[in-house]
Amino acid sequence: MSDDPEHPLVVEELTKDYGSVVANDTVSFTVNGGEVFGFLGPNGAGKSTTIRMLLGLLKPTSGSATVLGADIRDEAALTEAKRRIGYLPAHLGFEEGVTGETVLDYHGAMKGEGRRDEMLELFTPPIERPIREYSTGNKRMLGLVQAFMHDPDLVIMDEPTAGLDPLKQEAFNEFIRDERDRGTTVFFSSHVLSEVRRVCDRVGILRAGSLVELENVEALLHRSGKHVRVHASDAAVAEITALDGVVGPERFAEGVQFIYAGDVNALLRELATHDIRDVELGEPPIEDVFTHYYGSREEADEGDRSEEAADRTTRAGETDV
Ligand SMILES: Nc1ncnc2c1ncn2[C@@H]1O[C@H](COP(=O)(O)OP(=O)(O)OP(=O)(O)O)[C@@H](O)[C@H]1O
Repeated sequence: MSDDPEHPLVVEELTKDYGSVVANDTVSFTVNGGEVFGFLGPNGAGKSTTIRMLLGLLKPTSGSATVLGADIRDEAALTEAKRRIGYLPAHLGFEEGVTGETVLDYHGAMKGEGRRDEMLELFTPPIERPIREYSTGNKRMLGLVQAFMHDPDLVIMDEPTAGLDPLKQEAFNEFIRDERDRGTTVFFSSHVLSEVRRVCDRVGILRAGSLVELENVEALLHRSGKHVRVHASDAAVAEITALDGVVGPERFAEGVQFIYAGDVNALLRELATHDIRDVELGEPPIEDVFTHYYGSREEADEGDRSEEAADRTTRAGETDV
């Protein structure tokens, strides 16, 4: 397939099993040109597996994908396409003994470094120091500079803000919005919906290896109900929480809070029949939106345990693209 600027990333029924674990199960989606796409899922959902297949670091069991028109199973085409791709892996395997500057020189010589100074002003790793002295955040910033400095058309990042402090996270968000304005296509994974919400045009949600949702973030939040906090008597609380659409009520000293997934008019009518001391209506906490798609917290914890196992396996060569 030739390069189609309208669809820089096309994933078709991508499947990967590691023996007993099906890490990706017929995952399909398309990222449009100039779009910022968030790939969400809890630990162990299979996000890194998809990303590593897209970069040719893992072979799919079945299915395929194209990045900038290159079939990921075609090594030569993929190598050529990677010159115009930026990649930030989750596990930054920089060589410990060299300085950040050397890392950037090496990647610059291979792929270009037209935006190196601009990137170093925004993200500020101590490039004169050896990598072994870097904090996690410093490594992440060096990785961001490296991923963008050759001015790629498509950028693929695995948990790009992990380890960044809140100020740098905000700088990242602003930077990604500017990149979209410049026409760069950005695809990144995260398990933090609030972060993705601020910058992404669309999200795909992965759960246990399958894509369970693909839509725009506002629609996702809209469908996830409202967070309601009511100050009222015990008797009123009992009646209010019996309403259809009340999910996960939690008592506090003066009332109750819950997620309301029903018709807002029905809630307002019910509230009007009681002596309410105070009421707050707002967006649901991100975690609740997620729980809706991921199921119980126990299941999410299960994912964590699988991830620990995955971490013990070798991921050599990931930064070397
Ligand atoms: N090399 C491997 N061998 C066996 N199982 C693996 C391997 N790599 C990953 N897995 C398993 O595949 C599943 C998906 O893992 P993956 O790392 O892709 O998830 P993830 O969504 O990126 O998680 P996280 O957000 O924690 O990085 C997990 O159950 C994991 O344990």
